[in-house]
Amino acid sequence: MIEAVGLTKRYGDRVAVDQLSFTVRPGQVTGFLGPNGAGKSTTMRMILGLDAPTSGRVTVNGRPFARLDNPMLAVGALLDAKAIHGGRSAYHHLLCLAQTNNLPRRRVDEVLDVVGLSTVARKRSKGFSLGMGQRLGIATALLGDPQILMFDEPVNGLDPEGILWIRNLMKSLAAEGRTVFVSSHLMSEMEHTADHLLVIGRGRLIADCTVKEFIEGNSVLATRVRTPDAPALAALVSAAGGTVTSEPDGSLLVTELPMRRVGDLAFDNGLRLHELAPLQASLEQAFMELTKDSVEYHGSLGAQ
Ligand SMILES: Nc1ncnc2c1ncn2[C@@H]1O[C@H](COP(=O)(O)OP(=O)(O)OP(=O)(O)O)[C@@H](O)[C@H]1O
Repeated sequence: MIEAVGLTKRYGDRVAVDQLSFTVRPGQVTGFLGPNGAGKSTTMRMILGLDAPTSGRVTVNGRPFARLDNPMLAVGALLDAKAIHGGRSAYHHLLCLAQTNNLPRRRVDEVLDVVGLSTVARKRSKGFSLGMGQRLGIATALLGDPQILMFDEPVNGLDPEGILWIRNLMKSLAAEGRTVFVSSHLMSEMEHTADHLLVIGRGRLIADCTVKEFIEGNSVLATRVRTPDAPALAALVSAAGGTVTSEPDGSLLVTELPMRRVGDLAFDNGLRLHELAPLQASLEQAFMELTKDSVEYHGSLGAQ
């Protein structure tokens, strides 16, 4: 369990993390979402004691990270996959860590196997691809068999096979009862991976909820209707206060009127329906809507 209370970090007059309070619970994947510069990495560094909070506190299993008896057995983290000595092989990198932390040698082989690097384990990590580097970083995080795992943007730059592998790994770690905390600015990725979401923008907590609650609470709901009597239904819906738009494929999109009411109107007026379906925004759309005021740098189309 990770708990933050009023966690704040300032760099000069810049507030990178602003009064964050949250709890990351075991047995689920918690996605930590936010646009670039939102404060995700800074928060993760404070959890690991790599940065000191300006105010507030954050604890791991009830204690500040620095006061854990054997941190590597409690928390495994992948913050920067490139932070590995390139001249060493994956095997020696892991062995070195295992020996300094009193972990058995067999643990090295176990984690290499989990991440699929056994066949290249004796090669220098300098020649590793981005995906192999990420896998080695994950093996490092898993080495102490910790109950808490933190991954900062683990799928950045990975191919679809690598993304799928990390996604399944995170889910299986959570299913084993571990706490899995993963940051991303890829909303579509979190939609398939996370159970719970913490969303931040400009250092502040914007949402703390399940993925389902997040989409339902932040997406504009619409109803898609297909009927051979589209003009008649459109008129009825408009008269009842709904907004109707006609789609190129002949269907109608209805907003501002519950789906149930649309169905009732059709039934009461003897109109045949071929489809009546809820349309929900994706997590991507919901996230962009929610964080549009807290994006640090906006692109502009057509600007000179
Ligand atoms: N060492 C530092 N000195 C000054 N400002 C910093 C420092 N580290 C981070 N910041 C600033 O704090 C804010 C939060 O940065 P952080 O890297 O935590 O965001 P992030 O959500 O991880 O972003 P990204 O997705 O781009 O990695 C940014 O505005 C950043 O410029």
